[in-house]
Amino acid sequence: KKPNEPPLVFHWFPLVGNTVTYGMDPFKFFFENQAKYGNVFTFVLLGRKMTVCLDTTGNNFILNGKIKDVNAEEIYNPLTGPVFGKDVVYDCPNSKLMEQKKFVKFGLTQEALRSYVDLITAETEDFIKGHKAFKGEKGIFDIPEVLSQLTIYTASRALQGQEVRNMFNDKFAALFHDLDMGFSPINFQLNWFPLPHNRARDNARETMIKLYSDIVRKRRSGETKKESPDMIWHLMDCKYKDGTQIPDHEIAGIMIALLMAGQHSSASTISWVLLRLASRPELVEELYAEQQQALGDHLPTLSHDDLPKLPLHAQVVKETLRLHAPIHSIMRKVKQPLVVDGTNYVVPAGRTLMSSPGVSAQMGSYFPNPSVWDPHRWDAENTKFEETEDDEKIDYGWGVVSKGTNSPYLPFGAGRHRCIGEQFAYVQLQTILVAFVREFKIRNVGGSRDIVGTDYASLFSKPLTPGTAEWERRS
Ligand code: HEM
Ligand SMILES: N#Cc1ccc(COc2ccc(/C=C/c3ccc(C(F)(F)[C@](O)(Cn4cnnn4)c4ccc(F)cc4F)nc3)cc2)cc1
Repeated sequence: KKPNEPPLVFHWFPLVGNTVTYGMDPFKFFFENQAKYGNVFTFVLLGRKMTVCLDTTGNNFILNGKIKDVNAEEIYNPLTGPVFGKDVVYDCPNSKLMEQKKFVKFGLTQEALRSYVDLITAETEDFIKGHKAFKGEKGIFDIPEVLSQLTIYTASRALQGQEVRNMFNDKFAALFHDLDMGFSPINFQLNWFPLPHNRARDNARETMIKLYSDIVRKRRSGETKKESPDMIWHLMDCKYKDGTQIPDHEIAGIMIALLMAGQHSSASTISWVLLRLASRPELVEELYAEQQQALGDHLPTLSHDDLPKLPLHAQVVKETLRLHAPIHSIMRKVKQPLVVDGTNYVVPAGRTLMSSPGVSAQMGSYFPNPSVWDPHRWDAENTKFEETEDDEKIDYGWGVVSKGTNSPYLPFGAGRHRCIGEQFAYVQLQTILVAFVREFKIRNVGGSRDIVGTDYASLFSKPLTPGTAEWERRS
């Protein structure tokens, strides 16, 4: 007798299965099936059975799963390996990834983050001064297009360093684009297929690995002097547990991984922040007032120490991530038969588990009026879901993290594979937001309170383009 399997979502065709319904709108698909089957059900994605486990129990079951039961690299490496390169992230044993995460996390020191606020502010102000979309006193701009350019300039100047930032003024942008073509969901399955976009990806990766290795060589030889603390300098000083230095190609691969992670997640999030603010122009003025109250009417140049004085700016980012998490589906491969927490369902080895923390973040039982974008819902008096000291904590070798066991709000994941870019992301997003709020009033054309739809077709969910809004320079 077949062990007790979770219910299978109805579908007409065996291979296509539920791919299109899921792919068009994963959250609509998850909520509809949660209503029909409960928090645990199986659907077919491109011929592969995916067992979804929703709500806090499901999040905890998958994200805090034991390494003997669930595996990330087997699912992700076909996609990320050809993009990031050999021996890094998912192209190595998990124990090596844990060390690589430690290196990166320990490179994001308070001193580094402090210098990043200055560098990101300078880049943003230069960008606004020079960009064709911001000529004159008022105008219209395409938020996703403009902000994805700004994101890559600010992230490369800060985290990647001056040489990488300068390369973005010419050939590097084309290389990034070719590499990015390989960063698409179709490559979960057909990553090896010699499609034109995969050949361009491979060329771009090899060229970028060489460029990063050149930067490292010139720095090791002393030809390039240390100006500001970027991640490449830090990785050059790191050693694995076995005492070996990080090889140049692995430094390159880690930096490419950070570039891809940071770009897609931050560009999507800052675009959603401005698109949501354009639909609520009164909030833009509230943010401006917060800056004046906290920093003084003359608005001195922002410093890292100012960020904690701007809670509403942080809540705008936090609430945006609740409704617009760039990663809508997290996947793991089941390594041995597993009973699903809270049920008597058994999933067999080889099955793919899918977690979507964004679902619990949009459930009315945790967040009243869940589909309303309201940063004030996080005001100090009614914050129930902070990761508090009573949360279970654990250290996988790259720092203590809360297991987020009962939290319905996990935009950065949880457990062994939890994000290590959260602090950098918040510094980058808040610093860009501060600069935009100072410079412009922002609102939707014609004052509409609408918001564009979501593009779920690529690896990271992001706003559909064009997403235009009006800007008006503050006098
Ligand atoms: C708004 C910004 C971001 C969001 C929402 C986000 C979200 C996530 C999520 C959900 C995971 C867990 C993935 C999984 O469990 O399979 C994750 C992991 C990770 N993220 Fe981020 N991320 C963001 C920014 C960044 C940035 C800026 C970096 C690098 C500087 C970064 C680097 C990483 C790394 C290295 C992991 C670990 C993957 C693993 O251990 O398997 N992320 N992120
Ligand atoms: N018809 C149709 C049809 C069908 C289906 C679909 C869509 O279906 C799906 C299904 C699953 C997914 C999964 C997203 C996913 C997972 C892992 C990663 C990652 F690994 F890459 C990342 O976590 C990314 N990251 C982390 N922090 N910031 N970024 C990362 C980790 C470490 C690292 F160093 C660098 C990294 F950048 N990225 C993304 C996306 C889409 C569309 C159309």
